[in-house]
Amino acid sequence: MSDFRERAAALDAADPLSAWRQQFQLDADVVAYLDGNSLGRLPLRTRERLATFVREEWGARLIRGWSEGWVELPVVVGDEVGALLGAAPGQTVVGDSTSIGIAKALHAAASLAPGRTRLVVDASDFPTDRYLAEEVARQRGLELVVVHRDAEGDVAASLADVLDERTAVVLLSHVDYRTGVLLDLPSLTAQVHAAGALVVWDLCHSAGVVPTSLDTAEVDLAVGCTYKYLNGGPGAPAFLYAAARHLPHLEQPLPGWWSADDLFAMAEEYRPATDARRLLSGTPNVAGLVAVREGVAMVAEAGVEAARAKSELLTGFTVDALDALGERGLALQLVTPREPDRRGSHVTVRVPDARALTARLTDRGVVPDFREPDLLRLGLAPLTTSFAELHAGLSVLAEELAH
Ligand SMILES: Cc1ncc(COP(=O)(O)O)c(C=O)c1O
Ligand SMILES: Nc1c(O)cccc1C(=O)C[C@H](N)C(=O)O
Repeated sequence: MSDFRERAAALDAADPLSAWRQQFQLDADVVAYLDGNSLGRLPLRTRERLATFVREEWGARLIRGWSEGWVELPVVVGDEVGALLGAAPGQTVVGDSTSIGIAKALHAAASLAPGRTRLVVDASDFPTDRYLAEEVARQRGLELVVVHRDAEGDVAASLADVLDERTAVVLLSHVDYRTGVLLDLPSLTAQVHAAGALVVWDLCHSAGVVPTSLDTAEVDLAVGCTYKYLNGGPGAPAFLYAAARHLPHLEQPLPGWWSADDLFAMAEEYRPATDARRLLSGTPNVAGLVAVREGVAMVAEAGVEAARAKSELLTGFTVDALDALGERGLALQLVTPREPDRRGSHVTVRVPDARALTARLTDRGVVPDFREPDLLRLGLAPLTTSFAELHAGLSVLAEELAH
């Protein structure tokens, strides 16, 4: 790995985003944090902002905080997240978890496709997506149709086999949580629309790290986490996007006072808001929104295009280093595509005894994650991962693989 050390140094020296790393809490016991695709590092400014929020807003302003900006936060932060996703203001909220957002989006999409009888889900999708798709289909009396990835990890061919006038909605993940395969969002959206159906995109593994144009691609609905590349913190509230053309008509399954047209009218009868607030349900977690706002602002300042450019270099460095280890006879098999434009920001390898290997790496301060049954996943976060850090982590991995 020594020639990779020099390459890492050169890449760090040329990295326009290198200064961002110092804006995060870095602790000496973590040699290499390769899990920013699951939980992003803590931004220093979030640590400060939360302390101020607790003392000066929650503590000092108490209930008055609601009329001093808290009420608007789900849509204000929603618009800020939306700007990173190519969504014009007024279509995105931040509030519930991604899982709740998936349920709402699937119900909403089905409500916009009356008379259609099928809900399509990807067999390899993240468990919460699959479980919720199955449950929403059951609740609405829809037939669940399962599509499968081809050898390249694409889903277009399987979709082509099932899409027809019976299809109401298709749920897809932009970046696969295991393989890292990045789907062609505009082209798959167009494919679904050609059948007259709606598409719900899960952007958990792409938000903040893969440029996305939700409006231009005419995406119907989208959801995603803010605790990964947006560094919003553990359990940070998720975003939910619905295209402006759908908002005034869609029905969602958890109508509450926060989705009513006048929150404080406390009206006898529910009348849904016609704007993005229609997607909300109940009181949002304000501290969570305050934290998300800081992480989102940092990605906005750094720029998603710049993040993507560095992400491609980080994943490329990782692929090359893993190839070099393979050539040395170490047992590993690359699962993530070699072509930069076909992958997100994590690289996954199949290794023997992946669970025990992950534990040994973690003991040595290298934090990747393990996914059943034999996958080691290396998450690369452009604002926080340096090439030197990545090199250090891969060097420990090489030692442990040779063990
Ligand atoms: C693709 C995908 N969807 C959803 C989730 C999680 O949803 P939630 O935040 O509701 O646990 C994750 C990760 O946890 C994910 O990778
Ligand atoms: N959301 C998580 C959690 O609450 C605990 C542990 C991990 C997570 C994750 O984010 C998992 C992640 N979405 C994945 O792709 O595996």
